[in-house]
Amino acid sequence: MSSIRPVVIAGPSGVGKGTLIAKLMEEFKNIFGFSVSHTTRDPRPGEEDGVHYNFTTRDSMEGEIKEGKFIEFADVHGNFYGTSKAAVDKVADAGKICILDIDVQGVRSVKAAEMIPTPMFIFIKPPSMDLLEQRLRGRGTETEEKVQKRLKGAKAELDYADDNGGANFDSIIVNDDLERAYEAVKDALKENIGVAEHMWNKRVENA
Ligand SMILES: Nc1ncnc2c1ncn2[C@@H]1O[C@H](COP(=O)(O)OP(=O)(O)OP(=O)(O)O)[C@@H](O)[C@H]1O
Ligand SMILES: Nc1nc2c(ncn2[C@@H]2O[C@H](COP(=O)(O)O)[C@@H](O)[C@H]2O)c(=O)[nH]1
Repeated sequence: MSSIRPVVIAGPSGVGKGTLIAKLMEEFKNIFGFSVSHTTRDPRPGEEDGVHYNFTTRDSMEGEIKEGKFIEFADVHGNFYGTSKAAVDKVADAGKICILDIDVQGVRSVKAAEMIPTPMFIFIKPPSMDLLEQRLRGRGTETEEKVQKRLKGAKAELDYADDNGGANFDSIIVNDDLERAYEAVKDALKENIGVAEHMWNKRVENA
């Protein structure tokens, strides 16, 4: 099992978390592994079961929650989302750094779960609410009702990031220019990446 700190990436819907994570996974294929969450929302075009999410039903997820299979779960914009223990173990067993893309309710639960090693918490902020709305609409995945729900949720997410002068997060990064924000994410993770690269090289040498 990997002893390198998992990475929790949070931020309002549409801010660009998935885009930044995809870049990390592409550049550091052997280093990072994505924790595939469960969700009760419908798949979007192009989303694959078991890759982007484990698509499930509320009944099934509630049953698995009762069985203690989840590290955290939350009702986010009217659907259930959750991180199973199995999803995190799968990445750790592959010797990779686990990346979780979760909302701030999930962040609170992960903090309360006192995971060992303690995750690194990164919050991605939009340059402005107007630009967040533009990105959310520009993605073209949500109905008007869902856009409104997600924008309303964004305020609570941003408030949590600002609480205690930002102390809930190891790093708060504004996703203005994508390449600049990506460099800032990599900089925040440079210690984790360095340790994981060293471990990966040792494994290759010993193979
Ligand atoms: N820096 C940026 N500048 C302009 N557009 C961006 C930037 N980063 C991401 N986007 C675009 O914004 C949209 C939302 O990005 P993305 O899907 O990665 O957000 P998200 O935070 O993962 O959302 P959700 O939480 O709903 O999954 C996408 O169309 C993406 O291409
Ligand atoms: N608490 C959790 N939140 C999660 C999880 N997986 C994703 N999310 C968050 O949900 C929203 C919406 O995602 P979308 O794919 O429907 O756009 C976003 O903020 C994600 O971070 C999870 O396992 N737990």
